[in-house]
Amino acid sequence: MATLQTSKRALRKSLSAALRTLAPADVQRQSELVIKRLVNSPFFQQSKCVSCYLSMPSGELDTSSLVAEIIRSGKTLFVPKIKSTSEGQMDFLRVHGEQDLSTFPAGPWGIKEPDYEWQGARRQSVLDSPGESLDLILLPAVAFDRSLSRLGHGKGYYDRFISAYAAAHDGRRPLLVGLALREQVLAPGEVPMGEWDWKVDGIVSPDAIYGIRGDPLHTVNEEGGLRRMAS
Ligand SMILES: Nc1nc2c(c(=O)[nH]1)N(C=O)[C@@H](CNc1ccc(C(=O)N[C@@H](CCC(=O)O)C(=O)O)cc1)CN2
Ligand SMILES: Nc1ncnc2c1ncn2[C@@H]1O[C@H](COP(=O)(O)OP(=O)(O)OP(=O)(O)O)[C@@H](O)[C@H]1O
Repeated sequence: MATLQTSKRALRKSLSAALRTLAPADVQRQSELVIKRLVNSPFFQQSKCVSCYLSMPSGELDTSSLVAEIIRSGKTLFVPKIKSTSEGQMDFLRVHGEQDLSTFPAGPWGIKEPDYEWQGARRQSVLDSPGESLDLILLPAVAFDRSLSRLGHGKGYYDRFISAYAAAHDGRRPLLVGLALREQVLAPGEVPMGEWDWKVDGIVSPDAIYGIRGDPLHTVNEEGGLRRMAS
């Protein structure tokens, strides 16, 4: 019988191979559609403090124009920072505008990361600021399925972060929304889940928004578009 770990590994491998075949222009086109859908959504528009990842060089939706839009719209932006001191741990650090962002060096896997310092002082982190609450986390993945399960790269960074965040905030956590290329949205139940794995509240793909039950004002219609619930 396949273990959870081996079935996750097999799925990662087949998805990574499929993503490698996508033309860069296709990834760009899909990224634009996802970002358009996201920025028009009420849960995004209502958010004030947002975590968004900075894309890897390939095999992932390109978030660069989204990050610029978050900054331009005056929302507070946090981005992932891998903790080198403790295995599997990640924090989110504050980004202070476009100019600040443009100075980030590329860290592991070619992902840009801020330094711990900004203008000679310690940069604000989400986990060190219990008073700071995130409204929304935009998550990357290797794949999602339409029952809102998520498969990452196998290090458990997001799962650990969300558990740590909830523990520090009386069990409350931000809305979790995955961003996906079409090829990364699988049929319900296709992503195997373990006891540590958090489901997302919603997934935005180029074609639809799935889920979003964390927002009581909105539900998802058959095409996956958001509509306002009758009050
Ligand atoms: N853009 C982006 N930023 C992110 C993530 C992400 O998935 N995407 N992360 C999400 O957690 C964290 C970084 N985690 C990562 C962990 C492993 C690999 C990676 O490529 N690892 C393997 C290949 C594994 C595989 O996918 O088969 C390697 O080491 O070669 C990439 C990112 C935080 N920042
Ligand atoms: N909250 C947690 N506490 C302790 N260990 C955890 C936690 N979450 C995940 N892990 C461990 O991290 C490892 C990787 O988990 P998993 O394979 O689910 O990663 P993933 O969700 O695919 O990746 P990622 O979250 O980095 O994108 C597993 O060994 C898992 O047991």
